[in-house]
Amino acid sequence: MRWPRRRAAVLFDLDGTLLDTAPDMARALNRVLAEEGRPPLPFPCIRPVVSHGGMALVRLGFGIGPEDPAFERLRRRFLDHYAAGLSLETRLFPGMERVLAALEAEGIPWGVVTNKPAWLTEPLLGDLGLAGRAAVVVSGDTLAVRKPDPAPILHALARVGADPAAALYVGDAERDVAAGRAAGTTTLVALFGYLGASDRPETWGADALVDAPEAILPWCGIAPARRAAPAG
Ligand SMILES: O=C(O)COP(=O)(O)O
Ligand SMILES: [Mg+2]
Repeated sequence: MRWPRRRAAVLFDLDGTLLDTAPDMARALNRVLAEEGRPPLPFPCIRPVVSHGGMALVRLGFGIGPEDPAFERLRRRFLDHYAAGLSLETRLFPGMERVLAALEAEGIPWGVVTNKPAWLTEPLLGDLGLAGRAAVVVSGDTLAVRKPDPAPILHALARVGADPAAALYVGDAERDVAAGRAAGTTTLVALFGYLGASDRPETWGADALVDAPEAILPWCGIAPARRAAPAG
């Protein structure tokens, strides 16, 4: 098999790709529901919405949108609860630590491009010991536009001096693939992320769908044989 050439940089979406944030996001939503005297939603109902952000979760929980006068108050309550327990259960997806370590061993810079706002992204990466490891972090409010706009990915790549054509973007939502394609990166869909039953990722135009973090490495130009080689 011919391995793709070594990547100049690898960027990850955060929720549902690098980190399994759904348990902490779901708990925050269920706390707001409880405060409002409503029953909790089951986790499998919340998980597929997590990559769509806090507004989508409040819409799911209460069946209302931003035009409703109560929406902003409920969204603030959700964010307060989420910020109070950002990393109680959130972890790297199993296998992702091995991917990051392999990229670091190869000297390939990796980073994060998320729609989550920086006031949540930064402490979360700090709690998990990732803030000092990521070469670049672009949050949903770093620029005036967010994914699916390609600008956050292009901004991240400019920061690490990488050519988009030599870079990889991995995400779990259609907007991630759209942003990566528009930026000119190779794009992968993380099937272990927060896809919904009606999502058809094979129609999103990604270069490949990966069902586990380890399947990302061949797309980085890191062959399994080299990964398996003993250190030293
Ligand atoms: O919090 C959001 O809006 C979604 O975050 P993501 O882009 O890392 O999936
Ligand atoms: Mg996501």
